Amino acid sequence: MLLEGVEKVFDVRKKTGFLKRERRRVRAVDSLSFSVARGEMVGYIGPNGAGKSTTIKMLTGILTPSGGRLRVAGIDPTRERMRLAHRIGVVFGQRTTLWWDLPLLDSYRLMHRMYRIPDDRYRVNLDRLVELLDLGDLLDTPVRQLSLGQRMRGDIAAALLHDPEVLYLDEPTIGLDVVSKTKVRDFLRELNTERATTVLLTTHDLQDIEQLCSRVMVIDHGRLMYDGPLAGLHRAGESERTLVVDLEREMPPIDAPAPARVVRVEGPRQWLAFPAAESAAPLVARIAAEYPLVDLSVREPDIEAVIAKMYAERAGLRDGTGREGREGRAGRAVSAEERGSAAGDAPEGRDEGVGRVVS
Ligand SMILES: Nc1ncnc2c1ncn2[C@@H]1O[C@H](COP(=O)(O)OP(=O)(O)OP(=O)(O)O)[C@@H](O)[C@H]1O
Repeated sequence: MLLEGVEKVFDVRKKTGFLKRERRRVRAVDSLSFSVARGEMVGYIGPNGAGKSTTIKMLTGILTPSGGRLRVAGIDPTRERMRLAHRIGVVFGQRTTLWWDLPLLDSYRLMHRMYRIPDDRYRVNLDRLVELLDLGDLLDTPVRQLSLGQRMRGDIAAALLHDPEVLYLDEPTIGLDVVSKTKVRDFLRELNTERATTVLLTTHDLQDIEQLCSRVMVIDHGRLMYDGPLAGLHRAGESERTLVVDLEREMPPIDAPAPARVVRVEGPRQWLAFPAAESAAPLVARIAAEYPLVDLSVREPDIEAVIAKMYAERAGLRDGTGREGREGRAGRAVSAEERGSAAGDAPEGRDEGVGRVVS
């Protein structure tokens, strides 16, 4: 998958008076360049309205870019949308591609025909997907009677029946309970290992990224803001996770080793913030050894908070408040000219938890 300086501009007409219309140009995607290698599983995240769906729609051929160059599996999505459809799979968490009133198996039969999947291939794929996604007991159930988690697993199987090389997943775990989320994540890991399917994953759940993706790209205002490992993003945004600790009884704030610190106390429950890029294990071990611990859980920072902190950090740099620069902590800052060029190279030092903050 390769994008070079891709742009998408929408012309929007807005009613501003009784007969007045104002024309406005929305730059949904702006000089976007990146590449994803075969078999990579990459998180694609950003706040609402950042340009994620527009990117995915261009990558599937639904939308035509206003500028730049785009290739998926060597195919230009705009020119050869139908050919591309046989090489990609798409899952939208909030919409289904299945036939609402038909049993699940009937949807698969229809896809068998629509994609002209050879019979033997269809049977092998269906058996394997039914096994991995635990769909055996659901095949005769009409889609409208499935729970959200079951429907999502059904949709994922539908997207993979024709053996696509590339899979786009848009919020695949949204609204799912913990057990369903685990099933979906386990399956995606298995798929990636077994078939080397390239996965571009859009999500608001940082745990999806943490558990599945060695690389994450952050987009905002249509521009690539960060490309690298999740740990590097946490460092760039100085983001923090929260350890929620239940003690046997009400106690004074836990004496935690800096930079971890207690941020809230309510009866026997205490909340400790600690750097998201660090493991919780030493902190947990220390609390377990020194305090009467009953229960604990770790809460991830949300994406908006991580990105907001990254901006605050940048603003600090620009207004000369003298805080330590991004470059020192999060890797290489990349110039605007560089962003406009193909980002085909892997970000330097990705494996060491160092990413690329794009300026
Ligand atoms: N068809 C359209 N016509 C006009 N503007 C659009 C259209 N589609 C998207 N936009 C605008 O382009 C920008 C990017 O939207 P996009 O849907 O790609 O964001 P997103 O990152 O997917 O957001 P979300 O997380 O809310 O789905 C937004 O300002 C949006 O209002």
